[in-house]
Amino acid sequence: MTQEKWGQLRQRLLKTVGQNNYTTWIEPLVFSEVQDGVATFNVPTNFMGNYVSQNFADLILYELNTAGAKVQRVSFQVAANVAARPSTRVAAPETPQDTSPAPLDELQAAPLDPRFTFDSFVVGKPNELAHAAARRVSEGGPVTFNPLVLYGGVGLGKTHLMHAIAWELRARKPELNVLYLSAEQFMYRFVQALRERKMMDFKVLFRSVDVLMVDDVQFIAGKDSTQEEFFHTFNALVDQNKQIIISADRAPGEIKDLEDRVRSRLQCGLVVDLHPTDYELRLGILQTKVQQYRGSYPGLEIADGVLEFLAHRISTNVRVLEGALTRLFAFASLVGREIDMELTQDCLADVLRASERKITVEEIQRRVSDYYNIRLSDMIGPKRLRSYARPRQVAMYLSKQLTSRSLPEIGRRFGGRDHTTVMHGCKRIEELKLTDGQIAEDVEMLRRALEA
Ligand SMILES: Nc1ncnc2c1ncn2[C@@H]1O[C@H](COP(=O)(O)OP(=O)(O)OP(=O)(O)O)[C@@H](O)[C@H]1O
Repeated sequence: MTQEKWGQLRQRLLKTVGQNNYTTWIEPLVFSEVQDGVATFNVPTNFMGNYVSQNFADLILYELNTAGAKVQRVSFQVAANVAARPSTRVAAPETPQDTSPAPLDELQAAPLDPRFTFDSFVVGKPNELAHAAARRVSEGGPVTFNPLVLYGGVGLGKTHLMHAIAWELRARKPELNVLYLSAEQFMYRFVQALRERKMMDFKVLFRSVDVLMVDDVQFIAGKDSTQEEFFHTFNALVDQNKQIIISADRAPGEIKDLEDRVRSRLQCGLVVDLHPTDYELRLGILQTKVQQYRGSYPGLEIADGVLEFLAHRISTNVRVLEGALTRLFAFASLVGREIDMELTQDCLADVLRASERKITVEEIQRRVSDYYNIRLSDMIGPKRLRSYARPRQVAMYLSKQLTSRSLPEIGRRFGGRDHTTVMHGCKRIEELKLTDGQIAEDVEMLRRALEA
């Protein structure tokens, strides 16, 4: 291993880690020597030695071995203390030949649900944009938007669309390495790689996929090292123009404890929203599912009006809607009766009751104070600071919109305030919704969360 070789190798590292990481962490490394299978680098500070050791040592080790150097460990020493200080070391995998990338199968992509295809996905106004974007990336053509971020509330079809993309890509472009996994599985693999000292394999494998799909990315919020690794994986793939598809339960900007750099990366691509279902979409989904059930329950009849009734009454999410229908079919086939209104009301009494759930002022207050990160007592209390007054007005406005409480009743629940104060608060928010995009978005988000 020579200085010149190290110079060439650094160029390869630049490609893998990206310009920022390179300038901060790789460029300052000064190659010293390789002795007894240990490559030593001088670093300006201990902190830097530790950081590089934790985050890039495996990669450096891999590059060194790929370039032909027989190195089993990498060591970082603070230049002034080279002789005195013990170095930060990273062990190589047991056998140097382990450093070659394992077959992609080892990534154990999460299994795809055979029911989740484009054919079984019902398109309506609330999901048409998400569906169109998913269709586009599933063609496997040139990458035009990266990443594609699909977000929306629980049970609205994010996972279904992700699987549909993966199925379609498999059929159209079998040569592509398509990896689908949940953010939780990503974290699990990352931790496992750290534990087993296989970070190099992890990095190499994840960087070798052509299409990376990560479901429920909100899961990594607050998990710092996983986010960091995700960020690097993400950058490396985007740099190579590989497609990334992400799903989340809310817009990237609204995921708390997500690092800014991860958030801004997610926002760089196409971010599309799966809106809560409307009546027509729910009815369409029910009709499609009934077609599918006909095979398993031949001869079972459904009376007119039952599907319309369900689509009208169960507006929570598609999963609940599907569950209700499954139960209805199973029940009807057991008792050998037609699915009519009476049987539906009997069989689904609990589901129907639950979806009748009324939103309360207290619930609104709780949600709004959580959302704005203030204490419930401050929302209800007398403080007039803007940081309390505005959330209070939002909560009053939502209480007026979403409950049947009168203005005096709402006032009483907000620390005994007068009904004119509530009226003023509601008016203020109505005005602000027209002029202040942030407030309009906050109100919409909260309304959706409360109605979910
Ligand atoms: N438009 C649709 N057409 C047909 N089925 C749908 C549609 N939307 C959702 N579903 C069905 O609803 C169920 C829940 O969908 P899915 O698991 O994709 O939701 P999700 O948005 O990923 O939810 P979560 O946030 O819980 O992960 C699945 O069985 C899916 O097939």
